Amino acid sequence: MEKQIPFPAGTTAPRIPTADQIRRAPKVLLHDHLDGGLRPETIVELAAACGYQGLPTTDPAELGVWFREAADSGSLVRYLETFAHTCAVMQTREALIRVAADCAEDLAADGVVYAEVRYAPEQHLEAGLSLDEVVEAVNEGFREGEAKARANGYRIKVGTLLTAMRHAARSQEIAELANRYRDAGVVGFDIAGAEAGHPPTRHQGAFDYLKGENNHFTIHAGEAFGLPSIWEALQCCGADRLGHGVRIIDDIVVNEDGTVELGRLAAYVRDKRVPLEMCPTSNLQTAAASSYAEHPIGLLSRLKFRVTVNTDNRLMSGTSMSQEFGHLVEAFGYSLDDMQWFTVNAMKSAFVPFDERLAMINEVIKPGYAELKAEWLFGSSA
Ligand SMILES: O=c1[nH]cnc2c1ncn2[C@H]1C[C@H](O)[C@@H](CO)O1
Ligand SMILES: [Zn+2]
Repeated sequence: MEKQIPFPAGTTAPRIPTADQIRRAPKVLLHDHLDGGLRPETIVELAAACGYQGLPTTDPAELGVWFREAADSGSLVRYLETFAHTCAVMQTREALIRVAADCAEDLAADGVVYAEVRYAPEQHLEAGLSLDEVVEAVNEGFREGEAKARANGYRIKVGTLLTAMRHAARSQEIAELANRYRDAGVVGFDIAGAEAGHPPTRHQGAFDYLKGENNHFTIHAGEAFGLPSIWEALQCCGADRLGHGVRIIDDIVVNEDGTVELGRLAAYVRDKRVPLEMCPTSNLQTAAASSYAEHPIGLLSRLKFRVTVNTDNRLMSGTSMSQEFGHLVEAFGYSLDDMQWFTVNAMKSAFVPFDERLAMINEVIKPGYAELKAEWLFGSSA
């Protein structure tokens, strides 16, 4: 019988990456919260060290499950309540160093080669640290974690984003802090917290200040609240990127015949190549999306928006970069080429200087994917 050749000679079917390939593929993470990514066992140890009695359980496995379930409420406000426990154990220099070092090691072991990890320094002052001391401890932890990862055969570079909480009133101070440390581990600024009722324009002074300093910032927008929040973040505040931005889908109409119409704001976001920091699992937990298969990331990617894949909070979502990609591969049949596209999108959108982004794309990301894509040639000897 004649051999079936499903694709034209010289081409191959797009291969579905295995879980192991997904983990080994170089990945870039732009949206990950330091206080949302602790290892459960680290929380238990730090709570014992600082005398924090408020944990729902001191069994690490149970604690991991508790965070995931508590964050599964379908409400961003309830989701955010779980951070009281992680912030409670991140109040000393030693604790911050430990959490940041663990973070770099965990991301590196998961194949992340470049990450921008964010946290709100104002949430780590309860035991008397100053804002500067918080930043210095976190930076020290990341350098330690990068070195440990290197010793274990992984390569990762981590920059931080300093977050101001949108319901609070310290954004100017935090923006100045980000500017002070911009050549010392901090690559930008962010605002986070409950979105509804706290428009980003409340922090206009901080954004204007950062613009004046030619600094970079992203804004959580279009997650729990829709298009007006995205519009304000871009057109009033001047955000360089959007944290989540999933609700941009509200400005896109898919007709019955499959044609697509973009509203003015969606067209602007696509035309200007505004990076969207999408976090699929987090969006399912806060009801910003209803399933992986229906997550707007599928349509937005097809329409070639500047989409990136992120974790948001690895602890609360029980996830990792590899798991986020695993879900998308399963839902949309993405190949290694698709993964490379998301990864290059992310690296292009990072806040480190252009020459570093280019080197990371050309010297690390593209060769990494080329290597993985060639593995099938060598069969089990690869
Ligand atoms: O997805 C989010 N939306 C808004 N705020 C968030 C999200 N994930 C974490 N945060 C908040 C809670 C953290 O304590 C804070 C700083 O990392 O940022
Ligand atoms: Zn976030």
